[in-house]
Amino acid sequence: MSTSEVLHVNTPEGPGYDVLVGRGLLGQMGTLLGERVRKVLVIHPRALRSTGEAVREALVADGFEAMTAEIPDAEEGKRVEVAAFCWQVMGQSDFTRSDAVVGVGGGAVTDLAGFVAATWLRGVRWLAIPTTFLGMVDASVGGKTGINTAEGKNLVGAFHPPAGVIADLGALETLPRNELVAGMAEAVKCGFIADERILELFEADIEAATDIKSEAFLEILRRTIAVKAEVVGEDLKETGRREFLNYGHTLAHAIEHAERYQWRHGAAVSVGLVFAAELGRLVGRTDDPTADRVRSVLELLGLPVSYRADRWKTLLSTMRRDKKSRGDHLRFIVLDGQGRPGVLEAPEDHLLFTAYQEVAE
Ligand SMILES: NC(=O)c1ccc[n+]([C@@H]2O[C@H](COP(=O)([O-])OP(=O)(O)OC[C@H]3O[C@@H](n4cnc5c(N)ncnc54)[C@H](O)[C@@H]3O)[C@@H](O)[C@H]2O)c1
Ligand SMILES: O=C(O)C(=O)C[C@@H](O)[C@H](O)[C@H](O)COP(=O)(O)O
Ligand SMILES: [Zn+2]
Repeated sequence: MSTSEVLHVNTPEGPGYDVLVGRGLLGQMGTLLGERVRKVLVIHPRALRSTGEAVREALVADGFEAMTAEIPDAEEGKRVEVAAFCWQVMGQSDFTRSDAVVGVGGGAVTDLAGFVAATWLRGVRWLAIPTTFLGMVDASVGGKTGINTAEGKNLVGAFHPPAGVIADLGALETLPRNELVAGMAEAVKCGFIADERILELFEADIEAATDIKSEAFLEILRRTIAVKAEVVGEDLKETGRREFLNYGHTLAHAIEHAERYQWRHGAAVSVGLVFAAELGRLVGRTDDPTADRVRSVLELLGLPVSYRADRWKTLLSTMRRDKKSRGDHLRFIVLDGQGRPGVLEAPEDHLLFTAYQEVAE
């Protein structure tokens, strides 16, 4: 990958936006924000205080009036109280519709920052500066923004695409390996729903695939962003194909909720992918080699492929609040083969229970 590579994401209105991937890209913020923006709120988690400050300083050097809002780490930051804190900072600093938000951090931060931008004055510009692998390949691209509620994951939010995404690969150098690998569950997901080459790269050399300095790693990163960008560019508001990006997420979000968000999103997605593969196999839609491969690629990465047997009833009731549900009907994404995702409508509870036995421990 060259020092700076650009992928473009289409939006239904306007020119769309660019995802910049490379190093030393903070100087691009001014161009992405545009000429009208004067004030910028940089939202970052406690754990990334110096990165947040570096972003603020780069904005000031570029002529912006920039301030920071430090928020709690990880899912603790995706709460309405945290959004209210950001709204308060913006209110007290007289942020107008021509001002902007920059979210610097993992997916939890960019989800929250995008939500703050979507709701402030009914919508201002925002930039995503993802600092995790998952943030770069998935959360920062596509304009799904949101927060959790006591009842579940991402239950409140808005579709509000960013004005640009800056994926600075240097950020990954401090990312703990378990975070990096957890994020790779989303890359595996994209491998199964769209781009088999991603799976081949994991299977060919798992060490290289998880080494941020390797060509294989960069190819996985680039291909995963490309899958996401292509899908959301065609279906921003999830009226069709975008649901396929939710493969594995129905159970995953219920596990995260049951674990009070102490499990990483990617780890929960890993179990959710295996569950959905088993469900697809059970109803005769996913062939054995594909279903077996889902489990084996995730095991290769050392990601979890099972969850507590005693939690089934709780998980089932949480899954009913999944955004793909319609009335009493649960809906799941399953694979009709490699690269062929589809929707499974209203599977009966006994089928869900039987599929769950394949991941229950
Ligand atoms: N909007 C979307 O389309 C979308 C897509 C996928 C996931 N998500 C959301 O993203 C979230 C998960 O994102 P995540 O996996 O990035 O987790 P995260 O944002 O919780 O970050 C994980 C941890 O890594 C730390 N961290 C972040 N960058 C770091 C760095 N460069 N160096 C050291 N530590 C760093 C964080 O402080 C945090 O403790 C979930 O809330 C999930 O729902 C959203
Ligand atoms: O972008 C999408 O669409 C996705 O489903 C990507 C998922 O990886 C992501 O976790 C997303 O936030 C889940 O969305 P939700 O609508 O189920 O909350
Ligand atoms: Zn996800």
